[in-house]
Amino acid sequence: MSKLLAKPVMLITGFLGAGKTTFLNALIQYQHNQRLAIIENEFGEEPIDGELIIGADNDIYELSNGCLCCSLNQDFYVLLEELWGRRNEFDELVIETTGIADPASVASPFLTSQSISCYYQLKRVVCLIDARHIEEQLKNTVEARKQISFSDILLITKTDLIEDNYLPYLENLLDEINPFAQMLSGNKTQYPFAELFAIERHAIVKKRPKFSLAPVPVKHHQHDDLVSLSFTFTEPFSISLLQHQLTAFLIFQAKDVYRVKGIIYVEAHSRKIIVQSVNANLVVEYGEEWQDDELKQSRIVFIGKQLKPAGFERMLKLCLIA
Ligand SMILES: Nc1nc2c(ncn2[C@@H]2O[C@H](COP(=O)(O)OP(=O)(O)OP(=O)(O)O)[C@@H](O)[C@H]2O)c(=O)[nH]1
Repeated sequence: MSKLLAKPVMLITGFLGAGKTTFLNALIQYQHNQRLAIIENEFGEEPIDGELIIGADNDIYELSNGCLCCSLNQDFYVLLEELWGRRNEFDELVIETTGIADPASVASPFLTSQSISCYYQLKRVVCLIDARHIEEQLKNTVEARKQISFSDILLITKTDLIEDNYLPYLENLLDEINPFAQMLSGNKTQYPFAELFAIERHAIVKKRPKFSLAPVPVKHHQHDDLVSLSFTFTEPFSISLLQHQLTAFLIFQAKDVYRVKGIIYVEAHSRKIIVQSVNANLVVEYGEEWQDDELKQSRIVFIGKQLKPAGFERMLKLCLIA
């Protein structure tokens, strides 16, 4: 089949909390005349990110039964097949990987499987980089380095949180890890979309040394030391207690907790409350309105190293309104 008919694919990667979902929401606004099919992959069992995407016109498919890079499972292929059947309903496929995924493994089927690459063409792999936390993430994890090494575009984001003179230093640091990638920067109020869409993978791959053109093997690794704990509660939370507990908890245990995110049911509130943390910073925001026919419940996920569920459950229960 002609490549011209293949659906373009954009892969979005970046470490936990880098700003992938925020970027995706802005992308949906920017490409309002393009119909996107979105595959959301989440590490935790509780799908949360899909609900944080604003744009009911787009089709959002959640794969939350494991990180795609270690379990490129049947579901993914079935979904790709299903989407091909509905190819007239969308213009581009966007895949948001989990914050710990190795994008090389997720990209592998598009690059190495003759049948898949006939139907889908990987146009670009974009790695979101949290300007404020990336140095620490590079020191403490292997995932962040793998994501930067494989990507075609390194988009440094959250530039509103750093000093201007830190950006050139960061660009140098990233250039040493992946000298072939194109570097862009921005933040949630302004992403460089025009420049981003002008960059295509094949132009970058041409510049790379020959050996990197070899097929990328699928690596069956596990994120052994990383754990995702999910909790669901139907009782309402006291938001002030929860905020207090999470803040204290993050101050003392932030080293091992990479990410907290939750959609919280707070008594007497018509809207969902979204709590998020990246490193030790806790952010509490209003989400969408609860619908009349929707089950009001809270879902909260903690991702980190060697986390023990009992302590988390105890802490959360202290914040419920009985
Ligand atoms: N100040 C600032 N905050 C940002 C920016 N981009 C994202 N954030 C915040 O960073 C937090 C994490 O953003 P998300 O978009 O959820 O990050 P993510 O990469 O999708 O997170 P995971 O899916 O858990 O890996 C949220 O509180 C965002 O509001 C930015 O450019 N500037």
